[in-house]
Amino acid sequence: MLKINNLYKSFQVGTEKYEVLKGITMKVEEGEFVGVMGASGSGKTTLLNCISAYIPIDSGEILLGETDISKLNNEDLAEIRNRDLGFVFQDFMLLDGLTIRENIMLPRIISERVDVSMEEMADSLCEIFEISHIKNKYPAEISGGEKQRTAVARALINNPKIILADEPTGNLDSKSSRAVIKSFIEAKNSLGATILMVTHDSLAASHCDRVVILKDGLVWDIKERKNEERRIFQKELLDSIQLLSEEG
Ligand SMILES: Nc1ncnc2c1ncn2[C@@H]1O[C@H](COP(=O)(O)OP(=O)(O)OP(=O)(O)O)[C@@H](O)[C@H]1O
Repeated sequence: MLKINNLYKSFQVGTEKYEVLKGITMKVEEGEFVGVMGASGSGKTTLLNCISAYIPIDSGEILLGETDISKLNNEDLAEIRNRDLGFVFQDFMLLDGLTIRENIMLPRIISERVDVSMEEMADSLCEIFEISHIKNKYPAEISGGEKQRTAVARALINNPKIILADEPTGNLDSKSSRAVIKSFIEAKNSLGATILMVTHDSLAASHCDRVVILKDGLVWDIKERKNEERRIFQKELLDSIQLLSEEG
């Protein structure tokens, strides 16, 4: 589904060049829920921005299916972003002037795929994510957790190949975080969604099938959740992060 091969990315600031991603190789299979963890500044958001094609890369490949999205022109990129990628950001990015239902339908409207199935899909996503009762409200009238569940529903309306989520629980209390993670699991189990999520939250990451741990722009470790209990996987992740910080 998504394959990243030997990805390099640097930023030029004045005369200084900062190497941020130094040869990342990783993959996300269809239907997988994959997490990315690592210390602040290790390159997690930069990695997600490269995959979203928001920033150009220095070298390497980002294969979405058969297509290397790092080699596309702007027009093709815009189409891939609309059609194949779903986004969930830390600060929700809902439009205040639209209702919850309208916000969910927005990507379909932007990609000019407005038809009856769009409304049916929006209503069914509202049901799956338990936001039917608030679908005619506006973002200012709902809670943080409800906003984020709306954002997950919006990310799914175009039936994307992959959902990219950057710290989706970052601004939420633990109850709302649990509800958001539940919505990702629901998206994976009921809709077969493929999800790549950057997170600092070991509880959120412990629900992933696999967690890629970055250090200084490189893959430092990959933890697979086999059939073990979630709590045991969370402990493994915490131990790995602890070891990473002790290494300095
Ligand atoms: N546009 C930019 N110009 C220059 N440097 C940048 C730019 N964006 C990111 N960086 C640098 O790249 C490094 C990685 O940043 P990034 O945001 O990817 O880290 P992160 O792992 O997501 O961190 P955090 O967990 O704090 O969000 C940091 O040192 C950051 O200062």
